[in-house]
Amino acid sequence: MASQMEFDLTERILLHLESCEEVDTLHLAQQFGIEHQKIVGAVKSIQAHGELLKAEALTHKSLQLTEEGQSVALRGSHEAIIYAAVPGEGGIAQADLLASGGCNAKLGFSKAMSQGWLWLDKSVQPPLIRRRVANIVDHVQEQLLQLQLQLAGGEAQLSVSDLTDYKKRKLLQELSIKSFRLSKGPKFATTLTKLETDLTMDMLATGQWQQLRFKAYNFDALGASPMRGQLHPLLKVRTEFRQIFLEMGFSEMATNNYVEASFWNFDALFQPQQHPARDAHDTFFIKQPAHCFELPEDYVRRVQTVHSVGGYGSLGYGYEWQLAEAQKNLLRTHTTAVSARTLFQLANQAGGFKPAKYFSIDKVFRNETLDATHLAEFHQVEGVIADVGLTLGDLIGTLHAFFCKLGITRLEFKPAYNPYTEPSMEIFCYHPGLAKWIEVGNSGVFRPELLLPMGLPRDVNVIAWGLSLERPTMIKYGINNIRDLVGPKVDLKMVEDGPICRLDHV
Ligand SMILES: N[C@@H](Cc1ccccc1)C(=O)O
Repeated sequence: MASQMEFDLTERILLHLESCEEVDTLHLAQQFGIEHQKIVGAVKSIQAHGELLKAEALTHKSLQLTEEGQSVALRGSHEAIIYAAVPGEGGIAQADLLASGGCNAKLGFSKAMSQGWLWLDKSVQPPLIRRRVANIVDHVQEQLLQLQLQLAGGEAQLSVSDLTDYKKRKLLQELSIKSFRLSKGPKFATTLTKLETDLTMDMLATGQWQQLRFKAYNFDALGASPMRGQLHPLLKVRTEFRQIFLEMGFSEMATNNYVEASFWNFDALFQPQQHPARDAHDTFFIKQPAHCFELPEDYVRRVQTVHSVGGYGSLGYGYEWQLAEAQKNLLRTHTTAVSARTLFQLANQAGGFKPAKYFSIDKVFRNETLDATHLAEFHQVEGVIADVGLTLGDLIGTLHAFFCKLGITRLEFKPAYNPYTEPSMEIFCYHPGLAKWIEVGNSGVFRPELLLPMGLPRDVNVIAWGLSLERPTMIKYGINNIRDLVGPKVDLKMVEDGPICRLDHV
């Protein structure tokens, strides 16, 4: 139906052109009583058939009164309205006058003053505004009224200085309209033969293709977007973090076991067995298999000793450490469990300890109450450096270098507490987009109670930090509710339309 109408319109245009030399598409629109845009569309489809017509682009400039201009033409200029508000005899206080004159009162007042229509009488208290002249001629209104009539008739006469003045006062606006001047082309005809879009076997076999006319290729067509997979924002930000770590010479830790023994998640990290984080309220314990029996025996014994009676210069916690508690399987609550495993390997590898830099980015699980910013499973980004004689200064310097690569240059640190690090620092950064300081991570220097039982040399220090992956992703992508980022309510369109990279400081 629609294409039939379109076809009729193309033929109407060609028929019209047969009887005249040239025609402007705006006139055609007026004459046919059809939207100009539709005429232009029909002209384009005629052009697809070859050189039936010539179309020359034109730009028409036309003037129009703005809404304010129309109101001035109807009710008078702002200055005339103000003048009328001043009583013929006596006067009015300036504040009362301005209050009576609506939103343009101030402008009207200053114009009326500069025209010399009003004056300020300071000989009385309070000073009064009085009329200086007995009557006025509102040229602005007259001119706009006249202009309105002229525009309705087609042409307007206005001096250049009045034109710029009215445009500046936003009483007049200039519109520019694009149209086409049509004339007959070298292959002019009044009917359109339907162009073929496909070359078929039949056409070739019968030789019919030689008579047929084919539609030209449109190399500007955007084409249908192909079905394809999309990277989720979390994956893109993860790639960014991984790239930064790799640039800084870190190697990736093996994070492929979500299920860990409590031993690696807590005990190895000098976290006492009564610690509230080890409660089922905070941690998901595994029912089947409930326990892990493959723990390095000697090391387990050293951990037991340091927890219960101390050692390596520490008093320990002084409680009765239970192997059964350490054997409980759980979903790891932080990737520091992976760091513990990796550091133990580093201490006991063939050839002995060598300085190392590790990172990981993977899932962790906590028995959280779900809300707009908390999920029960999320990702942690973790960095660890083990070397001889590292200090807190090294940690601060490394964090600066790390965050600088993310585009974050202002960092502040707040003393904090972790069972496994001393000192510990929360990391805050200034976010120029949000214009505030936000907490981005946690960090510290691993305690000797953790490192020495592993078998690391006494002079080796380990600095480490951890952050969530979801938080920076939400900030980067302007997402306020974590459920819009992860889970069944995620809008796939958000994933599909998400930019490949994003400038943060806008
Ligand atoms: N494991 C800590 C982060 C951290 C890592 C390394 C050192 C200090 C802190 C957390 O879950 O928040």
